[in-house]
Amino acid sequence: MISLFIAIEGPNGVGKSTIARLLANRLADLGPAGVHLTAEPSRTPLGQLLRRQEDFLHGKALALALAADRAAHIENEIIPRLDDGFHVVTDRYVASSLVLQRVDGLDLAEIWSYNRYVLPATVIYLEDDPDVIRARLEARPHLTRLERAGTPEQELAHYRDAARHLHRQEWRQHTVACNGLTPDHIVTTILSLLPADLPLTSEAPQTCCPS
Ligand SMILES: Nc1ncnc2c1ncn2[C@@H]1O[C@H](COP(=O)(O)OP(=O)(O)OP(=O)(O)O)[C@@H](O)[C@H]1O
Ligand SMILES: Cc1cn([C@H]2C[C@H](O)[C@@H](COP(=O)(O)O)O2)c(=O)[nH]c1=O
Repeated sequence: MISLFIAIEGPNGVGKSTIARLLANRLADLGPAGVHLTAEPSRTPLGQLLRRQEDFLHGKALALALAADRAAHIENEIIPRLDDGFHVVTDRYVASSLVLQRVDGLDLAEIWSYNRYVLPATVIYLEDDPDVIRARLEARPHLTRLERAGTPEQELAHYRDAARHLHRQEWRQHTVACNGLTPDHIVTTILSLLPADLPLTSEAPQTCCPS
């Protein structure tokens, strides 16, 4: 049986964390493989440090630090879980760098040069009406530096460039228009896009949380 490695991507506030969590639960219900839900920056001390230091780390330094966190995430967490037969769902991955580090002033070629040896994922790009995304961000009590730096329109455009770039690297990718859909409906759409060889019998499903 194949283990899936799925990255959920899309602009700040589009619903990535909501969908990644629900997708992991629904995949686990399909059994028999367990599902490991993870995120980037990783939940390691390095990843947590990067989340806290976004105001201090900018541009090249942040891009390199994120790439280092990603390399360790792949080596220490993602590959071992896949090797154990789990599906892995990550909330953000390489495309987030191709978008957010561009918002932070780097060009796509430089960002890719720091990420070119990563493990390819099946990427799900979530899109929605920029005004819907903006309203969600405006409702937050606090925005991070990069959330303030970009706009939903800019992030959506950069994500399309990222998808064109990763298409040239032969990554599997799907775009899902979330407009007006419930999270459940969005996840049903995503499941319909995944390889048809997923087993559909439910047999002792397991979930696996980040250690
Ligand atoms: N399909 C949906 N319909 C309505 N509301 C949604 C939908 N998906 C997510 N939301 C809501 O939108 C808000 C943002 O969702 P979420 O935190 O999952 O986004 P995100 O893309 O992970 O954000 P960030 O980029 O900041 O991590 C949450 O309040 C969530 O409940
Ligand atoms: C993976 C990745 C992350 N970031 C930044 C963007 C956000 O400020 C945080 C992630 O937090 P969220 O709750 O998932 O929105 O990290 C980045 O700049 N580049 C990346 O590749």
